[in-house]
Amino acid sequence: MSEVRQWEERDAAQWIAVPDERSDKYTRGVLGVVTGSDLYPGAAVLGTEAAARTGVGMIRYLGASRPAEEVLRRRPEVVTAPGRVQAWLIGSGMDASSRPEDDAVRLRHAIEDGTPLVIDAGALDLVGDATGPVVITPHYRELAGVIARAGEDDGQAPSAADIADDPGGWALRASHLLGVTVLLKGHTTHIATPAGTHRAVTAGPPWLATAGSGDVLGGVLGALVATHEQELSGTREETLEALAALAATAAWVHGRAGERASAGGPIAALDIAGELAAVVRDLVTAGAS
Ligand SMILES: NC(=O)C1=CN([C@@H]2O[C@H](COP(=O)(O)OP(=O)(O)OC[C@H]3O[C@@H](n4cnc5c(N)ncnc54)[C@H](O)[C@@H]3O)[C@@H](O)[C@H]2O)[C@@H](O)CC1
Ligand SMILES: Nc1ncnc2c1ncn2[C@@H]1O[C@H](COP(=O)(O)OP(=O)(O)O)[C@@H](O)[C@H]1O
Repeated sequence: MSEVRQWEERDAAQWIAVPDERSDKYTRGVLGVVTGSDLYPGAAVLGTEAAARTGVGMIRYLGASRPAEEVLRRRPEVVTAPGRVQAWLIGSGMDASSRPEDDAVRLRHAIEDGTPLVIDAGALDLVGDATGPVVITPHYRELAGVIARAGEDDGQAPSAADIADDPGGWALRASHLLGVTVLLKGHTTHIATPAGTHRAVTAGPPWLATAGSGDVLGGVLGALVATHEQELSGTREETLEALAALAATAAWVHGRAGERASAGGPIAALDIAGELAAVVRDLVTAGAS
């Protein structure tokens, strides 16, 4: 049984990259994003908004044209021209069972370029094809699907209910099975690595259980991964460990932003994104003192 490390504010404060006088948008890090679809254009807006509010040098949105229009309407800072990126966020607001050929090509480009990947929702079926280091961000139903596709050792894939009964254990098993870092969402979010490390984050209120909340989390994590190129350039094990620290930090930041957005009442997902910059600012201030 591996030991669970509770991820707290002081831990998260170590994983925020603060720009200095020599920084430019490229040295800070560029996040490539392939999310959203005609069916779910809003997920692309939520993820890019969250990444921009978390802090990143540039966002390249390289998904389909309908969500691209919505993203640009909301965030004209986003660039839709292709180019180099330091990390990818893929899959939020996509449906693997009805994937258009254009999206298949876009996703293949992302998973084959060797840079770190955050894989969410409708790209989780591609986890085995990724060439770079990966962190996946499933909820319970999605993790059940991922494990079933990967083929559990004894052929007995868990149901979502099984995973809900032992989320930490299943995050660890899935991480070992797939060779990727796993962030399993829930009231407590569990982050596991193939080496058997286990972090847990309990930071946000149950009001976070609202449509689009996970799409915001994807954007936070994408921004954090894109801005830590150096920390993600070690051995495979070191890189998956750094991805786990970044994933735990994303869950903590998302939870705290949810707490602020809620103030005891209901939350709309875009409101979580609206609180992110203040949460990051407070973390940076706390880390500096
Ligand atoms: N604004 C947006 O664009 C949003 C996009 N989203 C995207 O939507 C896609 C699907 O995500 P899901 O997590 O919903 O997919 P899942 O495939 O995990 O969930 C669908 C399951 O929920 C069940 N279900 C549907 N409606 C239900 C109801 N009223 N009561 C009980 N069970 C019900 C279905 O039978 C199915 O088993 C993802 O790509 C995700 O990123 C979501 O994040 C929501 C917000
Ligand atoms: N009961 C809860 N308490 C606190 N946080 C929750 C709770 N339920 C869900 N969350 C958080 O809300 C988000 C929901 O993500 P997800 O299920 O992917 O939703 P969506 O697909 O609609 O964006 C996750 O970050 C998860 O950790």
